Amino acid sequence: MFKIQTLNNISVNGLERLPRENFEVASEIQNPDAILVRSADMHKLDIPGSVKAIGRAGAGTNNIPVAQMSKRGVPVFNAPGANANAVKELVLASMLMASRNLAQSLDFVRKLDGDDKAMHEAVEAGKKKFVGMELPGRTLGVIGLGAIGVKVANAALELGMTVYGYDPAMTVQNAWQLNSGVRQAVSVDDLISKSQFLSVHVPLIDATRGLINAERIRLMKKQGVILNFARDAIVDQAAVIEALNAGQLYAYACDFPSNALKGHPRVIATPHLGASTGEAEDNCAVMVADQIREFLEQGTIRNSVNFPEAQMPLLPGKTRLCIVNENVPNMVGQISTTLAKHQLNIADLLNKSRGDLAYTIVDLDAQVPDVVEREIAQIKGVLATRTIAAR
Ligand SMILES: NC(=O)C1=CN([C@@H]2O[C@H](COP(=O)(O)OP(=O)(O)OC[C@H]3O[C@@H](n4cnc5c(N)ncnc54)[C@H](O)[C@@H]3O)[C@@H](O)[C@H]2O)C=CC1
Ligand SMILES: O=C(O)C(=O)COP(=O)(O)O
Repeated sequence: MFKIQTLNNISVNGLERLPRENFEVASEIQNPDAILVRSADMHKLDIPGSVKAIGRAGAGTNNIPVAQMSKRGVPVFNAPGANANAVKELVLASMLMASRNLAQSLDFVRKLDGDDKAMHEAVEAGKKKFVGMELPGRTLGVIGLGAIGVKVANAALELGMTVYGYDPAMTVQNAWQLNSGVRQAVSVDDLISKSQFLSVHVPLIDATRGLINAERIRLMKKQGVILNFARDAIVDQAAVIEALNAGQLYAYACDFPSNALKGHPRVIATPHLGASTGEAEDNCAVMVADQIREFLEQGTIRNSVNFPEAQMPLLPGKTRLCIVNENVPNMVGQISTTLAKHQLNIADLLNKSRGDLAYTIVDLDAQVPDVVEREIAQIKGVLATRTIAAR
């Protein structure tokens, strides 16, 4: 029986992928084998030594101490692309809200009083305050052409916008999805200087913290609109407020409210709603629950942010040994020497690496005595081991 701790509400459709006969799932649970999380901040959490995997039912993993988990030999999984359409729709909605002053005009309407005649007069007199702009012919710059950025760029093109994109590490898979009408910028500055609308879709990492700063906002075309549905710290808030007050920026739409932004007439802030649709919550939970289940039951790895992909069918009657180690020479040699010393025959072996980590799956014809796993665990550079008994 595997124990799964949930740190946030995870969609029931996802949890149902973890059958009760084999998985106990609860928000309060001792010594969990895995943790399922959305945006809960795990950095200050004391993550128990029993944890073998963490599943992020979503895209961003900046709330998880990934580097620390790598050192412990613990894979962190996410759900790439599973909420991308939900975010794209909110970005488009916010772009239209900003360009047509919808937030301000809804506010105006909410405050109207008097009889219908008075209201009608106030509407006709007041509407000139909310004159907006149309999107065709305006330029959108998209930083980060991943699952979300590609969808936003393609949709903006469909709306008649001129679209530039920048992503120095775009995957081939995402490149295949990108409309060929999207133009390529050669740098962030190049992209920003061409853009009136700017949408960021990069992860929050050291390289992207404060990516959109005062200097870069000055490069934007006048009456610019910045859309931030990625993470708050990617955009310098103080610089945005200054630019809004100076009239350089027309609007700031973001998914991350703060006291500094609250009440500003040119800010549209939603309460981190990007992934909050039934569809996205189901997609993310199902994807990550399946990945966690496969890892716990078979040791295979799909969509980890710190481990290599590792797929090898687990055949009946085979005992599986899973080893996480530093990516240094002679690890597989030492592992196989230890197995040979104990007369254990290797039926199949998979060794994959990613950055500083390597992951080895060894299938054996016989059971693996505890002493063998202990000996392998003691090899210098081995970070974690696990035996999956034959079925
Ligand atoms: N508001 C919300 O509820 C949501 C927010 N997000 C945020 O959006 C981010 C992106 O999500 P996805 O598109 O699904 O991730 P993704 O991993 O598919 O795409 C991220 C892209 O950013 C690129 N990138 C990284 N550093 C860059 C840099 N310095 N300059 C330009 N490009 C860079 C990568 O090469 C990658 O193609 C997530 O990390 C998360 O922080 C994601 C989902 C929901
Ligand atoms: O997937 C992401 O990166 C998100 O920001 C979504 O967060 P959430 O799962 O809605 O708390």
